[in-house]
Amino acid sequence: MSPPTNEISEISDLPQHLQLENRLEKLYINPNSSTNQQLIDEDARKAENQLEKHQRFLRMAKVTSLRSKDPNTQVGCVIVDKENCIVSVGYNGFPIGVDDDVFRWDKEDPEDNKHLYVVHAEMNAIINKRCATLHDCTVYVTLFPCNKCAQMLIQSRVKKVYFLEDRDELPFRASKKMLEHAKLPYEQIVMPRGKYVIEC
Ligand SMILES: Nc1ccn([C@H]2C[C@H](O)[C@@H](COP(=O)(O)O)O2)c(=O)n1
Ligand SMILES: [Zn+2]
Repeated sequence: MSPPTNEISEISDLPQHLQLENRLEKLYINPNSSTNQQLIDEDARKAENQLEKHQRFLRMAKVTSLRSKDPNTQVGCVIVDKENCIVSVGYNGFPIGVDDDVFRWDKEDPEDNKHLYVVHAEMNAIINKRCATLHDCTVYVTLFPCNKCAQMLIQSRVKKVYFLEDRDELPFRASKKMLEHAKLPYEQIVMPRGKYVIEC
């Protein structure tokens, strides 16, 4: 066996309980002893519970997204506090009083393009919050935050962002660069096949 190392690489693709097992092996801790096995089981159970919680909140974000009138991309966001209580929700839409019949979603003309007017799901969730501060809250959003939303999430001092879908476009790449630099962690969650059945 190679010497113990703190470098834990190439294991992030494994399920969380196997990641722990893999880490212990790398640190020379025998995962087959019954005490260690109990610890592994306990940790696997906790990881599983955590994952189910994230999936539950992301499902709520998905349901929230269905309220959006954007015909191309509906985005939903749910923010929860340290006690896992929902403190805000939001979806992408035009500002209050901005009429969908005048500011239409489908206009190609750059002067009338929806991107000039739409309030993003995360921004609406930040603005709609029913608490004094979002410090240490967790954000669940169906699409990775763009650069402008990332700025606001960083300034709001939320502690982590969980998301479903990602995009390889400039605003999202810039967002990642900024979130990483500001040490605001983010994590993509995969929904269990067959359970994630909301049709939009
Ligand atoms: N994190 C995000 C990213 C985008 N949105 C909104 C803005 C638009 O309404 C829509 C994206 O439209 P598309 O470029 O796919 O035609 O999603 C958001 O709310 N949050
Ligand atoms: Zn955004």
